[in-house]
Amino acid sequence: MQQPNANPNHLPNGFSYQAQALSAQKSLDLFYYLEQNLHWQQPEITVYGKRHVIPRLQCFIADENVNYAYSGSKLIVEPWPDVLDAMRKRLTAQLQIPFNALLVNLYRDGHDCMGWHSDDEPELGKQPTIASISLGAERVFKIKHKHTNEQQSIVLQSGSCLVMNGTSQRDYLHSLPKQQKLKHPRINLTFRSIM
Ligand SMILES: O=C(O)CCC(=O)C(=O)O
Ligand SMILES: [Fe+2]
Repeated sequence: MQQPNANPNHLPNGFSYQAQALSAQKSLDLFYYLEQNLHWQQPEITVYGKRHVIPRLQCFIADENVNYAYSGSKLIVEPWPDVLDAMRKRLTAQLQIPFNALLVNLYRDGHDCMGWHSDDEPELGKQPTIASISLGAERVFKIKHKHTNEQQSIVLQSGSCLVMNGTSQRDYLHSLPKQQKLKHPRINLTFRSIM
């Protein structure tokens, strides 16, 4: 069983966590709305020369002028649903970041996951700010320093907002490990600003 070991108020540089950015009811309503209404895709990736579908579903939403190369894994680009456009505007006002794209992940249960990575594509700029909203099942989120390999984990609650900015992508990897016993789904929204 995975346990959190980090105090969410004392995360590494560039990570900040707000537990209740959205109310429990709003988070649940939004979860069901998005689960039903987004056009979910399961793109393929190549790992060691073999094609695999990714272990989760995705939807990529962006402004029309965004450079679509970013959705590299051949995701179809969708327009903003009103409810997500409203959320984008609130986050843009709060964080002073012109968010123009949103990657949505649906983890159907604890078998779905995301491996270690940094969101450090050149299109995101040098010190990107990413706002990550969680809806539905709680999941463990791991952070690992690229040089010391020191790891921390926190539990991302439904309705929470994790902001990654500054040197977080340069210095750390993050991942969402499998939690084999978990039966419930989770949706994660990562708002991004693509140059
Ligand atoms: O699901 C999460 O909390 C992480 C998502 C993530 O790291 C990403 O979309 O780049
Ligand atoms: Fe990420």
